Amino acid sequence: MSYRYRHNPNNNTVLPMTEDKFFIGVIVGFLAKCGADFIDRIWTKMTKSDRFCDSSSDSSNNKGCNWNGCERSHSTDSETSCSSSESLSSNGEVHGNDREIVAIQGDKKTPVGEESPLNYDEIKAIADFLLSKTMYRCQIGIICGSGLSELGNLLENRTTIHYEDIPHFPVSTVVGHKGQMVIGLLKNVPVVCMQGRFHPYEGYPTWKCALPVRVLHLMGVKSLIISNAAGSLMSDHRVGDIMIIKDHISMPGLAGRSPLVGSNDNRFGTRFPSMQGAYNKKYREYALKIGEEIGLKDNIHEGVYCMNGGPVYETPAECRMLLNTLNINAVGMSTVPEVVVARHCGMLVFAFSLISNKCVMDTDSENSPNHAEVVAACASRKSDLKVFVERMVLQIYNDLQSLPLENDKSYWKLLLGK
Ligand SMILES: O=P(O)(O)O[C@@H]1C[C@H](O)[C@@H](CO)O1
Ligand code: HPA
Repeated sequence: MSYRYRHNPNNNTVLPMTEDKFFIGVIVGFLAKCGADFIDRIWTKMTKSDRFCDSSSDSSNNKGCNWNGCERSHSTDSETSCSSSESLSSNGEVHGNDREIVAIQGDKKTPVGEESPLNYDEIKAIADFLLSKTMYRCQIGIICGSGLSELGNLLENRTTIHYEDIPHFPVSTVVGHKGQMVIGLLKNVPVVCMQGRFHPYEGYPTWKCALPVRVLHLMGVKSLIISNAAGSLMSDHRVGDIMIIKDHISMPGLAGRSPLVGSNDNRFGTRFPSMQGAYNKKYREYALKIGEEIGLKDNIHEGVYCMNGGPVYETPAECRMLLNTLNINAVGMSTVPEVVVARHCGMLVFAFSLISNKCVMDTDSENSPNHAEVVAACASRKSDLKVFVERMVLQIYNDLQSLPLENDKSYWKLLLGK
């Protein structure tokens, strides 16, 4: 008689088994596994609509909330479903964040593309989680690009939340981007400050680059200040200048990579938002005036920003095209997805570029842009930027206090200037 061996997990021993018993065991095991998979499938289907995080559950400490929510459509011959590589820690919080979309055919799961955007309830739950960490209710949000990240350290009575501790949040991977959210007082005004942003070239879809903006919106932020570092195409602009963004050209957006691609939730905004007046005119006027008042008259001007998907800096030929054909004034690798999402949900936007380098127009030039130069240029301007942003915050805050209640029609008139 031949024997197989079976592991006994109770006492960690190995027991001999006759061959026929072994095969019966294998068949029973196989059938049990099929049955479990079947029940699991049925259960998943039945509970699909419940898999969104219920923000009314105890989202303040993020317990009792299923972060594994996802919304998927079903195609005819294969099923698209949501799987999660998130891990649940012992206190019920989820760390890690990538959710893939997989096609299921039989037992085979094949990744078919990018994860889908988080839905309203999931983002609301993130906002509630963050609100539970602070007593401040901020109407002003600041996204610190390269050069502005020190600003967060100046907030008084601040709470710092690292991105990796925020469910579903991406993490910053770029030098000069700290990767934390700071909430506190800037000149006695409650502000929430993103010390570090996300860029498409880090591998994030544009909706994810702009995810923080929707979170800020659901935290109650009404006005957003956004900064970035950018290369200037203008011969009369200098490194260290501030360019107030008055309009943009989005290379990723024109190529179909808008952060709003996907199903639209009207609670955020309309399906086809206009970007007319995206960069608030009043805020731009304030900025020019404040620039003058703090002695930056010759270093501050308005211009059009172009978003390059990066991470490759533009070639001299591309720089010439951006300037001569598209009339761009400065080029960078961020900001636009944030602006688009902010405007979609009705936030007021003020954005500016710190000119960190001059774009190289000559194909045979010895010069070439590099990130070290960008970081150094930003660092050299940080004290001016601090004063500039503090003044903008005070001005914007005053304006917000004079706005009537949100449900008043004149609020929207004031907001849109119409
Ligand atoms: O996050 P921002 O736009 O300030 O960063 C700029 C653009 C690239 O990320 C990087 C290039 O040096 O700096
Ligand atoms: N090009 C694109 N992005 C940038 C640049 C640039 O010259 N400088 C800083 N970010």
